[in-house]
Parts: sequence; structure tokens; C-alpha cells
Amino acid sequence: MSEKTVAVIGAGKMGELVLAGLLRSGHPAERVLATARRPERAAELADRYGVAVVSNAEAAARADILAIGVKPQDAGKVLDEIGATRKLVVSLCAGLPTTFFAARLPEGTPVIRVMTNTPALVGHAISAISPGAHATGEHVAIAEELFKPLGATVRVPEYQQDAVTAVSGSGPAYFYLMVEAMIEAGVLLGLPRQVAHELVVQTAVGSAVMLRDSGEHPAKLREAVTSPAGTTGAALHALEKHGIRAAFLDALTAARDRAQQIAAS
Ligand SMILES: NC(=O)C1=CN([C@@H]2O[C@H](COP(=O)(O)OP(=O)(O)OC[C@H]3O[C@@H](n4cnc5c(N)ncnc54)[C@H](OP(=O)(O)O)[C@@H]3O)[C@@H](O)[C@H]2O)C=CC1
Ligand SMILES: O=C(O)[C@@H]1CCC=N1
Repeated sequence: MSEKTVAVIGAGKMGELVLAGLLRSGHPAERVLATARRPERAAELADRYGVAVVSNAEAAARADILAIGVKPQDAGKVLDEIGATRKLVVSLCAGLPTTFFAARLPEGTPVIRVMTNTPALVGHAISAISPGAHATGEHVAIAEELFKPLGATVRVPEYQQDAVTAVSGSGPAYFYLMVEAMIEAGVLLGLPRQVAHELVVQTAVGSAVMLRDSGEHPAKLREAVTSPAGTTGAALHALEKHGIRAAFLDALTAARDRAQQIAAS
């Protein structure tokens, strides 16, 4: 892998995380290329990482692996600019199936679809990897190496990717919303904002670590907090009355449906 040249095409928020992860893992900067739309973004990337920021066409010509980090709506234009490449294409784009890329690239070009998430910034992403029709096990292994510095990786069949996007791609936003709402509630109950913030964030971190490290089902962990005729039961009753489970079912269905619309548009 370290002998391959990797180009991050559209190094925005997520593309930058891939680029930074590669460099962190010891990949030589001279074998990392980036592309950007705005000149000021190009300058920022070159300054921050010491990598060459080139045109999409030059990146496609020089690199062995093309990681596509643009918004799904910009992917068609980027592929036009890349031209007829046979290099391994690794897409970060939500919604777009590997066939979207395959249809615009020469027959047989390997394409891999990956859904990662923003905790990549702290090395705690979960990246789900799916090979397209012409991607081999070796290509999947390359994609795994590319995303390992960002956190955990998992292989999923491509038909599951829209569901993955709804669960873990968008997932951090649901947790942040919940944290935000709990802080506001703490303030309503009279806690200073900074205290409410610290209490909620550490509760989130502690609960997440327990979920990960105990191996227990979340229902079991919830039961352990819920004393008979206690405070937690009263709160859970209110959440259930407001339809929290149905809200999540609807929310994740909406995210999955949106991914499907992106593919169709
Ligand atoms: N944000 C998230 O949590 C997640 C996002 N994704 C997926 O990752 C992809 C990127 O999202 P995100 O990083 O949030 O978006 P950003 O807008 O931060 O990044 C997209 C980048 O692509 C650049 N770009 C657009 N068109 C071109 C072009 N023609 N040539 C070169 N560069 C171009 C943009 O440049 P400029 O800045 O100048 O506009 C921008 O820097 C999306 O497809 C999204 O679905 C996947 C998982 C999670
Ligand atoms: O909102 C989005 O479309 C992207 C994909 C997953 C997270 N953010």
C-alpha cells in the first residue's frame, strides 16, 4: 500500500480525514495527492499536509487509487474531469451505488463503496466497505488499509449501504442532537449550562465505553440503571409516551429513503 499513490478527489471534511489518516499511518506525503474546487482550499491542504494539490485529471493520471470525497451531486462532474481511468475508485459518497461509477468508467474498472462517519476525526469512525462488481479481495484489503487509520472497518454487501448510511453515516448527528436536548433540559432544571454540558458529555462517553467494552445488550445496561419505582423509570415512561422508538424508526427510514433518492436523481 505505501508504494501506491493515493489521490483524494475533493478533499473536503471527509476527504481530508482520509488524507490525514493516510499520512498519520506513515504513508509518504509524496505519494498522496489531493484535489479541491476552490484555490484557497487547495492552498490550505498543501500548507497543512505538504501534499501536492493538483487537477482532477492530473490526480487520475498519477495515482493508483482514487478516493472520491465530493458530495454525491458533484460526482458526475468529477468523473467527467477524471476521464477514462482504470484505477481503483473508492467512493465515500452517500447514496451512490458502485454502478453509478462503473457506468461512467471503462468496463472492468474496480469500484469500492465506503460509508464512514465523522468520529474519524478522533480515530473512532466505523467505515463499512462494499466491493462493486469488478473489485477483488485485494482491492477490498486496500480500502481497509485506507480506512483503518480512521477507526474500525466492517465489510457489508452493497445492498446494505443505504441502511448503513442511515445508521452510522448519519448516526453521530442523532447522538449530538440527544446530547444537545439533554443539556437544554438540565438548564431548564436549574443547572448552570457548563455543568449540564459536562454532566451530559461525560455520561455519553461513559455509556458509550460501557456499551463497547461490556459486550452487554443495551437493554440490560438500561435495566441496571432503572431502579424499581425510581427516577429512571419515570423518565423512560415520558420518552416512550413521546414515541422515542417510533421516532428513530421514522428517522432512519427517512435517511435510508433519502439515500435512495440521491441515487435516483
Ligand atoms: N459529512 C459526513 O458526516 C459524511 C459524509 N459522507 C460523504 O462524504 C462526501 C463528502 O462529504 P463532506 O466531506 O461532508 O463534504 P464537503 O463539502 O466538506 O467536501 C466535498 C469537497 O469536494 C470538493 N469538490 C466539489 N467539487 C469538486 C470538483 N469538481 N473538483 C475537486 N473538488 C471538488 C469541495 O470543494 P469546495 O470546498 O471548494 O466546495 C469540498 O471540499 C459526500 O459524498 C458525503 O455523502 C459520508 C459519510 C459521512
Ligand atoms: O448527510 C449526509 O448526506 C452525509 C452522509 C452521511 C452523513 N452525512
